[in-house]
Amino acid sequence: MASITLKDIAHSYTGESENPDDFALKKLNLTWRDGGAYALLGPSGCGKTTLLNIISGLLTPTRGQVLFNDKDVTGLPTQERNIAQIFQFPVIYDTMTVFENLAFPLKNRGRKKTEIEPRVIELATMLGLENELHTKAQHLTADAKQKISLGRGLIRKSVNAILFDEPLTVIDPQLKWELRSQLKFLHKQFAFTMIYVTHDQTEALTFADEVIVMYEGEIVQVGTPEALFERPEHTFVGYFIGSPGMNILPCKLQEKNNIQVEGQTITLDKKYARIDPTAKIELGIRPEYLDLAPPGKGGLPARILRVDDIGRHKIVRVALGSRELNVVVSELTGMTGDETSLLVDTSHANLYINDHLISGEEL
Ligand SMILES: Nc1ncnc2c1ncn2[C@@H]1O[C@H](COP(=O)(O)OP(=O)(O)OP(=O)(O)O)[C@@H](O)[C@H]1O
Repeated sequence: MASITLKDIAHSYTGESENPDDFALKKLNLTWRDGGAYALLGPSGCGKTTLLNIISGLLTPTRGQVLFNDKDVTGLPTQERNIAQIFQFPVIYDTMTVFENLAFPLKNRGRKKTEIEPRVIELATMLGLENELHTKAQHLTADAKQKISLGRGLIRKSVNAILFDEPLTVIDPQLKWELRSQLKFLHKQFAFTMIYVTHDQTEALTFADEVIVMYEGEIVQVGTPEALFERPEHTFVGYFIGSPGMNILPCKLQEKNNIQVEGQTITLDKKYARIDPTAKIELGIRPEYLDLAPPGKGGLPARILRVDDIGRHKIVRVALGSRELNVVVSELTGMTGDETSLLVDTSHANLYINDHLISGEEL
């Protein structure tokens, strides 16, 4: 296992350029701890696969260095980086049995039968493939084939890191949950350095100790699932994490801890230094930290546009002046008519300047 450091990494598919827009990856600096479980999360086209390919050696970055345990591997080909990769679709030998497929990476490196056999059985058992060991892969379902792929990636204990590129895409939704838990368990057992690429926030948040959120070729936040939820450092993170995402409302900072949203004043729990008046200022508040009360019971006058009952709670779409936002309310919250009062839990309000979180001073 190894720690992985990205030092001033940038990549343009058209080669060196003066134009920042040519870069699929902007300047990245990051260290992935030895034995850590990370998820790389972001929308399609944000640069996740490009970054993974730079780590694995399939791509040489236009700028910067990749270090494995302080050793510069930027110029090394994939075969010399000693990493395992698992892709979206199964990469296995159809004519081989499950046992032969799992054993292949070890056999290929000249490992003894006495070492191979117990390891294959151990891993097959963890993945629930123990009863299929002597079945040819071609007779198995797509799910089972992808399990073999995962097993092949996990079989060698000595790899520097295991890279997963959307590995559960072909897996049946029911099984996804089970496999994610198995991967987490395997990580705890073997302490591999794991990097898991996905655009699915549930997958990222359940798998990883730390999530790296990417947006337009940049890392916008590295944090625990809790930090991404409570303190999104960029409006994109607020919007992307959570279902529905964070409400982002343009506002004006009036004085210290008072802001004005759609002509109404909200008093925040923190005070903020003077802000450049030309800057874009926004309030970020999660739907879970808003509530509704009957009109006239304090709060901000708002209008109910729609109510979606999704079982354990309701998602209410309300209009605050010309802005629309989501509010998550309990199943028991009664609503009569269109008029309502919007209650803001200001202890969970975040303020953003030009999309970046600013920290206020406790009052
Ligand atoms: N081989 C290539 N040549 C030119 N441009 C590329 C190439 N591969 C990717 N790109 C561009 O680089 C940017 C980042 O792509 P990348 O595939 O890394 O994103 P991603 O986050 O992995 O997206 P997805 O989830 O859709 O795979 C995109 O604008 C993409 O069009």
